[in-house]
Amino acid sequence: MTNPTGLTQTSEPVTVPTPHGVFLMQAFGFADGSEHLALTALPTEGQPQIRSQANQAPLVRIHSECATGDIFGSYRCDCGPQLEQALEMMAEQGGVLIYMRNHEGRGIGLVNKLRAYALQDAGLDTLDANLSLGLPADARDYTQAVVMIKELGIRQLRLLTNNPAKAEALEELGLTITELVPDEITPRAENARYLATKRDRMRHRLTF
Ligand SMILES: Nc1nc2c(ncn2[C@@H]2O[C@H](COP(=O)(O)OP(=O)(O)OP(=O)(O)O)[C@@H](O)[C@H]2O)c(=O)[nH]1
Ligand SMILES: [Zn+2]
Repeated sequence: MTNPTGLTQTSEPVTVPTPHGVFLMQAFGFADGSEHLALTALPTEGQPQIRSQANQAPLVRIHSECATGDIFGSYRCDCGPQLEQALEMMAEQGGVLIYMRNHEGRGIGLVNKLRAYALQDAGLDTLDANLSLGLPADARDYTQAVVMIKELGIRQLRLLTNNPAKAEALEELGLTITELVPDEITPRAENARYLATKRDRMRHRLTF
């Protein structure tokens, strides 16, 4: 019988040292072929540190893959520095980072994201570029992320995000969000318009 969550494979957690600290990394495979990662902060004592304090819900970030920003350090968006900041915070205070590899381009994929970039170069903002391609503003599905979070034994969490819609999506899937913790970075000239659109048209809590 197929697993109703769609989860088909889970790796052993393995230790991965990074510039931001040591993490326990675990891969999850789903029936649709997608594979994602969970990184749990591992402090020097060697025990996975999901919770920062006994009575506090754990800090969790769901980071949507952004090959341009996460891998190549593109300045068009804030994903790369957000990822680094999240890992640094988790190395310091504990937490779990879920890395969603089928969320590229807010779920529209890499080809469509680069098409949307071309439209942005022609004057559209990030939201209208998606819409003018006939695609949703945000096509991400958080079901698999929630399966992974629940597999890690987490039901209540503090969500590291600037996007309240992400918290709403997770609550609809049965998680309790006790707090939104900002993952804000300092804007640069190259991403200022993009970030302003997220603030002004997509409800992101950005304070610049
Ligand atoms: N379609 C599209 N996707 C983009 C664009 N810029 C970045 N992305 C993607 O957006 C995703 C991240 O979503 P964001 O809207 O930046 O932020 P968020 O995940 O909703 O919120 P945070 O938790 O605060 O990061 C990544 O998958 C990026 O690849 C763009 O101009 N168009
Ligand atoms: Zn990005």
